[in-house]
Amino acid sequence: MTNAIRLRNVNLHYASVAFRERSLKSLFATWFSQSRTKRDLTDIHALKDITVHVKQGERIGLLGHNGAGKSSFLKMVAGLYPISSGSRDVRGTIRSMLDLSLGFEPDATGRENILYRGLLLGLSPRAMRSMEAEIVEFADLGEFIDYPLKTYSVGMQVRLAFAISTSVGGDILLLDEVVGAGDARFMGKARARIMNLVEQSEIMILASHDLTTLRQLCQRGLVLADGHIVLDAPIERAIEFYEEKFSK
Ligand SMILES: Nc1ncnc2c1ncn2[C@@H]1O[C@H](COP(=O)(O)OP(=O)(O)OP(=O)(O)O)[C@@H](O)[C@H]1O
Repeated sequence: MTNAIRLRNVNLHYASVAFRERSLKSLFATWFSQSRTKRDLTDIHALKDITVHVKQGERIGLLGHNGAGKSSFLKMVAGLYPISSGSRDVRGTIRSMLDLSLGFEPDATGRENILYRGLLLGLSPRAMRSMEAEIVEFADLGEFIDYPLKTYSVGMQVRLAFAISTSVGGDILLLDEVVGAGDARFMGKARARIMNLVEQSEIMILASHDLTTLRQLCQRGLVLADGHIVLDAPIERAIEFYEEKFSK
């Protein structure tokens, strides 16, 4: 089976019921307030009429200003959010690094979390146990690996999450600008490990504001603005367009 992503007229909404304030206090405040000035929150239309075909071997960069829809695009491809209309056909196993804090159990130790997260990634307990030593070594957390997750700093959590998520490759690699927390030494190691995954993957989509990295890793660029794809072109052209239109 050839790996591919085929999206046709895809729309994605974030339902307001999911993010609206629903506490009793806020309900009462609304009922009793004299001036009903607070706006009613509506659904957010994050992706609009997206049509894209990605073939095996392609390396795609997503460009766009804050809130343009890059992360939503990746989450939609990963199947994390149901689309509201259109069709989404993804062939190949997906490995994504989108929200590294997802799937951690705060009361369990780092070592136990390696197993839990591996299961979330669809791997067997046996496979995870065989990779445990390498993950522990890469995360380099010392004795903290046997402490509960809730005792970790944000940077330590990112290191562990990153070590686990990058321990296994997939056909389709989805990357968001996630590797922000970590000291310089860890960032160096992390970059090398990501490059290894990129090489192994058949399709890669990277959302980034770092134009140098996009230039190095991608051949094709999609420019997003307000949930639309406004340009689909070779990466150099996409960067040029983005700089002209959005960087001023
Ligand atoms: N979980 C969510 N619930 C509700 N709205 C969301 C959610 N995630 C994103 N949005 C909204 O969807 C739109 C697109 O956001 P998205 O995170 O995809 O943009 P982005 O291009 O990745 O931005 P950035 O460069 O800042 O990461 C924005 O209007 C944002 O407020």
